[in-house]
Amino acid sequence: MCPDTPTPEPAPAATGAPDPESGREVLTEDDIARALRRIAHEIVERNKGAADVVLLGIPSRGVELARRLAELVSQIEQREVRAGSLDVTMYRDDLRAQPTRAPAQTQIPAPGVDGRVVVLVDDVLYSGRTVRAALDALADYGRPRAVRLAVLVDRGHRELPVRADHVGKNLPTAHSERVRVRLSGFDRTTDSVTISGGAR
Ligand SMILES: O=P(O)(O)OC[C@H]1O[C@H](OP(=O)(O)OP(=O)(O)O)[C@H](O)[C@@H]1O
Ligand SMILES: O=c1cc[nH]c(=O)[nH]1
Repeated sequence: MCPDTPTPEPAPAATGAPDPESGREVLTEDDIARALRRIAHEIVERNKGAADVVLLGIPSRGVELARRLAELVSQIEQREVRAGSLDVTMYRDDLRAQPTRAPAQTQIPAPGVDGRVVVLVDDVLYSGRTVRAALDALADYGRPRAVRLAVLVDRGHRELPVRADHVGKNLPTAHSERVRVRLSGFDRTTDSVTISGGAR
């Protein structure tokens, strides 16, 4: 090497390298907040208010999303709109095929679901099997006037005739990919949606 040749910089430390666990971010905290605000407005518009609306989140992260949506709808309508949770574990059609899961909590806000508009809320819609199980679970608590579905992400690949009424983001994905939703309060990190895996 000629004496004037600058010493090569050391190879950069491996910072910023994609972490295969965390995946590629497709929705930021702001995107999620905007999507939830839009869905809240859609719910109010669709129901001409929110007098009869009950939001039920499907564990796990659907519960946190339902809580946030109820807060937003309450702000828009200047009246309290309540959120609860609906566990679907024992109603799943893949109960035996999956590792054992501990049932989560079902909490139906008074005065129940009879005659009301129930908005089921989940983070990801994929095969549609969780939603099918939720419809079965809900039937044990009464007969809503209507049941609607709000999801933060619809990633496609339905296996059942299920369609969401309110979608934060339609996300075309490969079967082999995994969509992960992280929510502050639940995951103790900032809100994000990431995609990981898939064919290289
Ligand atoms: O449309 P599907 O194919 O049923 O998939 C969507 C469901 O999968 C995820 O739940 P998961 O079972 O991973 O549990 P989690 O909510 O505790 O993460 C997600 O939260 C939805 O509830
Ligand atoms: O990618 C997926 C599939 C099902 N459920 C999720 O949360 N993510």
